[in-house]
Amino acid sequence: MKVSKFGGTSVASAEQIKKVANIIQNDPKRKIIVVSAPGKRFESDIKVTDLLIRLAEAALNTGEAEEELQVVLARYEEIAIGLGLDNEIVEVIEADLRERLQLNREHHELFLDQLKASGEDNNAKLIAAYLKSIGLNGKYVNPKEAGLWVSDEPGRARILPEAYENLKNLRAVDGVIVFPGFFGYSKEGTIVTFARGGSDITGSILAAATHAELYENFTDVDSVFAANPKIVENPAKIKRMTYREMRELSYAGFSVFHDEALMPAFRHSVPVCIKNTNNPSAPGTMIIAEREYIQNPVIGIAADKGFSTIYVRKYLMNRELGFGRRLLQILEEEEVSYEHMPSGIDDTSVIIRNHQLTEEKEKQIIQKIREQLEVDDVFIEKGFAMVVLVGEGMHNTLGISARATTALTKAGVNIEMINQGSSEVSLGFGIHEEDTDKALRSLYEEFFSMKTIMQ
Ligand SMILES: Nc1ncnc2c1ncn2[C@@H]1O[C@H](COP(=O)(O)OP(=O)(O)O)[C@@H](O)[C@H]1O
Ligand SMILES: N[C@@H](CC(=O)OP(=O)(O)O)C(=O)O
Repeated sequence: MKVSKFGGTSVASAEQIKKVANIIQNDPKRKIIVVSAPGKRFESDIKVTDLLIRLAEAALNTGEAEEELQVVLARYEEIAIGLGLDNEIVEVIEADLRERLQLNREHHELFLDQLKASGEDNNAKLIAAYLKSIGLNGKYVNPKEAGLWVSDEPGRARILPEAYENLKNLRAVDGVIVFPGFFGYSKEGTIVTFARGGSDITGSILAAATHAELYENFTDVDSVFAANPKIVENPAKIKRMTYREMRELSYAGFSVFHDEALMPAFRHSVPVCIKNTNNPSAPGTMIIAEREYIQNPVIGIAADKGFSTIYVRKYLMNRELGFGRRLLQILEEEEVSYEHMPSGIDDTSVIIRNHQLTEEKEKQIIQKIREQLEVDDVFIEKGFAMVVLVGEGMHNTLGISARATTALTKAGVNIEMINQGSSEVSLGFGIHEEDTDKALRSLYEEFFSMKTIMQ
């Protein structure tokens, strides 16, 4: 039995959904189908999840959101007409959205999650209806009835371990299960969504719980590439990689698969295959526990913008017991998590993602560090990017960092920070944001020129 997840681009239009149905028909082992909300049909298009966020915000800010609601409904209506479905399904979706808009708005984040989750929920209903209409026994299953329980953290839910036992029962359902991705229910019965891009997580959880032989993740590219294809021209295809490599690369910027989606599949030894809905016969990328890495110590290079550095300097910092703990405690109090913390004798930098900071938080952090730690200097600098080399074979191969720094220097990229992950499968460089593409291209050239297919 396989679990197959179809991402936003795979279910963005009637034409795409017909391809999905073909893929399901071609392999009877595809028993559980996880779907996203309709995504982008073309580059400048807007994902339904983003339309739903606009809808929720309009309702919260002005109390009036009819126009925004109609834009969302138009997307579903167009799909339903293209699939030859009657208007009943659109009426079901409209009633559902109107009901959600009546929910309690006091807790903004929870209200937002109810609307965000409707994108996948209603698309799952629509796709199940279509599968039925073409003679496939499509069955919409709601995460509540399946027992997909998650933590009560709006917009960043985590699976509760006991949910796996409930979800195991999905194996016994006959027909093709169509399951909405991206959200679960708290023990109190409230909808809570995973982080953005989180339908991948749902798929992985279901594959793990049902002991699927394979978790297929269908998207719009033939494979995972060694670098972002939007920045590097014609990058090498990755045939096989390990869970750990994919997790590192996803976290560092490979948006093709969510980093939190690796762990459930890994823990239950379910291999993952990234495949293309528009070219399903292409073999895709297999994500497995181990790979041969003698030939290719580096498997991929990711880059991501949007980092800040909190720079702290204090003479004899190295001798002050508990300095690091107290510094991180200040961040904890402000609910800010950190990425890296490279340190010298008298100074340290804490690298964090910008989206965690607000003007108010920045002020608080600086003030607390200055007063509580009595430092000589502290400031926050924005506009950093991280470019990260990943590969299981890196720790066994001499000279990777020398080659990387030489390539970056030749390209005129100033290295602000170097971070060798303690797992030794990654090596990261902090650089200025404006150098990101240049840095990625120069590292790609250094480690991948002359190669077309990875092992
Ligand atoms: N290294 C990479 N390999 C493959 N795709 C990548 C990579 N980095 C970024 N991407 C982008 O990820 C996109 C697919 O992810 P996403 O848009 O989330 O798809 P989906 O709609 O299927 O969820 C691709 O179209 C590609 O532009
Ligand atoms: N629709 C949600 C969840 C998701 O996984 O979407 P996609 O498959 O389009 O990345 C989002 O946009 O965040």
